[in-house]
Amino acid sequence: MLYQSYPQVNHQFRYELNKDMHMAAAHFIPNEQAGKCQDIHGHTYVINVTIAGDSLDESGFLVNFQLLKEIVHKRYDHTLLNDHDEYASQEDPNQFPTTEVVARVIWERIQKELDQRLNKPRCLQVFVRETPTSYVVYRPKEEDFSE
Ligand SMILES: Nc1nc2c(c(=O)[nH]1)N=C([C@H](O)[C@H](O)COP(=O)(O)OP(=O)(O)OP(=O)(O)O)CN2
Ligand SMILES: [Zn+2]
Repeated sequence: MLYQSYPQVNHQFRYELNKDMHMAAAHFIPNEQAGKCQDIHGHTYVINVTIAGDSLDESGFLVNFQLLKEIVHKRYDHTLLNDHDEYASQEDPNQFPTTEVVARVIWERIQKELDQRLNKPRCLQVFVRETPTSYVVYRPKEEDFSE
């Protein structure tokens, strides 16, 4: 059970939901500046996503909590992140599975799914904790949204 506090996002939407998730995954960073993190090692990632919007869908949901878990946990839990196409590059640092990139990719995948919905929810923040002492917060800019 996860009861952590997270940074708050300022917004004017009527509804905001947050979904906590955790997942076990391995990764390595294919760059010599990453030091010991060039070797495969694992983390229990703690993730929180913040979704907001002004209207609900036909279920009375802003978005189903279970859908968010499917997009993140189902895809990555107990996997080697570098095996996924989105993290497979050995050259492009924007595709290395760093905490920063993991947070951005989670935002991209969630927002792509939210864009299909009539009530148009927005993912405003993705928080990814990689270790007890290290975390990243990703917040999209207005131009990152398609609508
Ligand atoms: N900006 C980033 N720096 C580092 C990342 C990252 O994703 N973004 N990742 C790593 C490693 O993957 C490592 O697993 C985590 O690093 P670190 O916080 O140094 O882990 P420690 O448990 O050793 O932290 P201590 O606070 O020193 O115990 C490295 N850097
Ligand atoms: Zn790591």
